[in-house]
Amino acid sequence: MTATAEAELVTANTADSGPPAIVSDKLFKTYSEGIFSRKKFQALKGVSFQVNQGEIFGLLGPNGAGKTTFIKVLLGIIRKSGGSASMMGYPAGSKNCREMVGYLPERLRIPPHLTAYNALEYFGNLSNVPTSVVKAKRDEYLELVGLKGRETDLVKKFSKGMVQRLGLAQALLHDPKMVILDEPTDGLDPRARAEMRAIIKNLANRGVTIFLNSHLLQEVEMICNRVAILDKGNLRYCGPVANIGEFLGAGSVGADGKPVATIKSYLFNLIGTPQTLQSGLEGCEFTIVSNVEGMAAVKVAFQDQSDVDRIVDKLRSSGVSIAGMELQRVSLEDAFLQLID
Ligand SMILES: Nc1ncnc2c1ncn2[C@@H]1O[C@H](COP(=O)(O)OP(=O)(O)OP(=O)(O)O)[C@@H](O)[C@H]1O
Repeated sequence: MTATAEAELVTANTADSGPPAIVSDKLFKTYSEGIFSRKKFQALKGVSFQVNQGEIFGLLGPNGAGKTTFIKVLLGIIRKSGGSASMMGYPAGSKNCREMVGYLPERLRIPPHLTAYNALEYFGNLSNVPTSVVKAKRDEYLELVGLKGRETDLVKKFSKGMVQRLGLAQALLHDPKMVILDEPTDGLDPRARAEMRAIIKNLANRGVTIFLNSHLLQEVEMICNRVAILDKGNLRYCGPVANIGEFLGAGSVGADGKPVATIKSYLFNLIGTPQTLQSGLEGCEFTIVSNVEGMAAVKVAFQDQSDVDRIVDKLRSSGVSIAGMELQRVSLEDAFLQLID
């Protein structure tokens, strides 16, 4: 874990909102495979971070990073190999803990011949929620997920987005304090994704902690307060989305000891001929965004202020006019690509 990620664990606020929603402390998971389980694979390598109640928290990582493994350990579907994990103050996987948490798995299959009402009863029964409770809660949650008026329609008539929202309603039947959503917007069109985002925000406004596992970085950037980035079982970052640029700029060292490069950039609006521009930008790491009739928009990477001064001097001495320059915020996607191997 990086120094910043560690600091995050210590400083996370837990004082006024009860126990943290999730605490993962040096969590390890080793899978055993092959004859006599001799082949070992470490999917989680001492992952430590904390999620506070009331947050919309995103878990990110490339394929094989260990995200699903992490969620399975939390839910008690598989056993950890070391360290500890808890949710809402209870050991991960315990009965108390499961009662506090709702789960929407990736691509939940809902029998198509059921109505929305029947589907909620079906899933309620599977997770020991009494039918009387399902009946008392179903209208409230169908309304929350935008399915009011579709209660007795067959699931086979639902769009993918509606099925996903019904899946979310089933995760809420027992009034959980936190929901774990595994790729909730995967495969949905932009409109359905926006609807799902609005529902998630609404749920968070009602005080439900949201733990979101998603590949869609822009989605995560739009709704999450904080994120954790996993890569090959290591935590590479934990903190606010907005601070990730600062983190990268601080000359941070990744979990493997490798320095994490700075990726700050300025967007320059430059006036010049192809020759002056070429000479002015020589030696810089840059991307031409547009170049129309002598006016070029160019994104130029820099490490520190002395770099910026040097770039400006070089442009000016090459005869290029600087019509404007704007500091670019590091997108979560840029940061993500820098942080993973
Ligand atoms: N039952 C298992 N036995 C052995 N190895 C496993 C098992 N389950 C997962 N793994 C391995 O553990 C690593 C982490 O897998 P995991 O499914 O947790 O990653 P992920 O971040 O959820 O990936 P994705 O985004 O592709 O779903 C992968 O290399 C995977 O092959």
